[in-house]
Amino acid sequence: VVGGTDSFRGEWPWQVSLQVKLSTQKHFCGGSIISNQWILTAAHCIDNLENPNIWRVYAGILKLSEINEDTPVFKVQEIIIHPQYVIAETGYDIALMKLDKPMNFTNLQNPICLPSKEVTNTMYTNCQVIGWGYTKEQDQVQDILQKATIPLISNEECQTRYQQDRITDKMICAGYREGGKDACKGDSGGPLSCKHEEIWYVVGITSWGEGCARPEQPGVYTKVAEYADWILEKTM
Ligand SMILES: COC(=O)Nc1ccc(-c2nc(CNC(=O)CCc3cc(Cl)ccc3N3C=NNN3)[nH]c2Cl)cc1
Repeated sequence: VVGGTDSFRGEWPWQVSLQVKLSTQKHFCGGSIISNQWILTAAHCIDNLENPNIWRVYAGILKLSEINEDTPVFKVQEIIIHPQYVIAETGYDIALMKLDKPMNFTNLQNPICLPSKEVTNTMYTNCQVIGWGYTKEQDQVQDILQKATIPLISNEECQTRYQQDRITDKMICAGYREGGKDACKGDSGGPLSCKHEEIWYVVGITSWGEGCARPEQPGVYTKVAEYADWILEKTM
């Protein structure tokens, strides 16, 4: 996250670090707890990494340095990628991971609500992008989970910023015209969390953008409300 600040422990209990264990293990993407056995993330996180056995899910952590051999970890039983996904820029950048066992909810790990299709985006006035990603385009993943408040922008404005791409109704954009705050490398798959009437909703999944926090280059997120039926169909 560019232009963000440190989160405090338990502030974002639905945020998870999705890690891949090959010869070494490292943070790959963010994700959101949406039930005791399902994680919501971006399909591009799984590109060429469809084998569930290489994934490790860490919940209830604030610092990546907390992770060691003794840290509780979840394995992944199943990965479901949206059938129409090709690349992030053309949409359907959404995937589900089923944990090998249901997690116990605690103050440090519990789910975020799925948005209803009814509540339109204009009602969200407090949206935060969250993640352990870079704080500038040439950087490294951060130890402490970062957060930044980012305003939603209309798809019409977003389309004017991305003439080479089609900003669809299943995408939602957020950013400042002057830039300065945005998601960045390592944040993808994580939630754009918006608070509405005291309840947090996963309104977006961090997906793509042209660079990080550049002026007039907003972040583009998967619009979760458009996939509510698909999520329920796959997870119920
Ligand atoms: C030691 O462990 C490690 O180093 N781990 C580690 C893990 C992952 C990555 C990594 N992840 C990605 C996937 N894309 C994103 O995360 C954000 C995309 C994005 C979304 C929005 Cl909304 C706005 C802007 C951008 N945007 C554009 N340009 N840059 N960002 N790329 C790379 Cl590289 C790098 C290192």
